[in-house]
Amino acid sequence: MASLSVEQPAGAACFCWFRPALLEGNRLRGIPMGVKESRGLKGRESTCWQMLHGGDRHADRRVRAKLSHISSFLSSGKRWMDGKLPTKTFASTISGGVCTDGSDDEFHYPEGSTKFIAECELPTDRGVFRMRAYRYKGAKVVIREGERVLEWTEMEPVVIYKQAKKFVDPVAVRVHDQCYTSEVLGSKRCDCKEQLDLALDYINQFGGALIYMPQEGRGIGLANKVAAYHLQDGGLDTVDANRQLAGFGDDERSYECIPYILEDMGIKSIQLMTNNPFKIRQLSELGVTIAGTKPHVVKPNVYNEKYLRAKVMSRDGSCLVGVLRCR
Ligand SMILES: Nc1nc2c(ncn2[C@@H]2O[C@H](COP(=O)(O)OP(=O)(O)OP(=O)(O)O)[C@@H](O)[C@H]2O)c(=O)[nH]1
Repeated sequence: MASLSVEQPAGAACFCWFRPALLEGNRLRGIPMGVKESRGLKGRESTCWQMLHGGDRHADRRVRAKLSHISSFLSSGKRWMDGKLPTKTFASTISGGVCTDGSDDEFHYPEGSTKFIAECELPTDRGVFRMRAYRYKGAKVVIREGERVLEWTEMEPVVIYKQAKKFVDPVAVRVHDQCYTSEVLGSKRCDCKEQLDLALDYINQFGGALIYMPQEGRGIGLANKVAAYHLQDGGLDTVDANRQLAGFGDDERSYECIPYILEDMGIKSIQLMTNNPFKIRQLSELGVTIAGTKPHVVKPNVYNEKYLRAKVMSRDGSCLVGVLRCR
């Protein structure tokens, strides 16, 4: 397993997190329930404790993480970002409160939280939609100076939707990740903008919801995506370029806020617009009921064929095969 060190961004609490994908093959075990209060901890240490033990109501179902690096953080003498050492109370609270059998290497970790912020009308060229804004706070793996570290981040997903009166399950839903280069600049290197348009056209006509996730470049961020493009200019495909970039995974996106958003909107099951088996798997693992999928195929162009081919090759599902046949 890749080693993770802990870095605390200014003004945020330090804590640790693994994506479920990194946990495959590991034993998992929960913390004793009922150990809820932060036992006299203050400030960031209290926040860190609460992040480990608070969680939202989906936490039990979907979050189990191995956090042995908390113990190594504590025992390695690493410091918080301001140079201070963790207090003894923090160390003993964490190691005393989390383990079920005396070993100190397994934790049950509730992930970040999602909140509804506001809703408005959204008149567009296509028609009039409704838009709902959310704020998600959680942890994200980032690469800093060549090392994988965890940072506390905020993301503001929005939902653009249309419905007759009330949603009837299963609702057509597109979970769409931000792509600044195609959606704003008109880049032809990928198919993201066309997929966005396709989904909005469908929703405008038949009803449904598009959840727009501000996670650029499959979660690696705009600057890293440009660096990946630079490597692709030299001949690598998307996946290899991502891997070569300081060890990013093929896909660093996270959909942890989606179950909350769907529940908040009264959507119990969805018809997911995607060609992406990874997305289907991730959402199902998070507890989303996927009644079916709608292929989301757009026409390749001369610039994105290699990208689409890499997408097909890197995914294990057959629903993508059509992508390259549609020319
Ligand atoms: N790292 C990297 N990200 C890219 C590249 N091209 C597009 N992206 C990002 O990829 C994301 C779109 O993911 P894809 O895997 O292409 O498609 P998807 O939306 O997950 O899958 P579908 O649901 O089938 O459309 C967006 O966040 C884009 O910014 C690239 O060459 N490198």
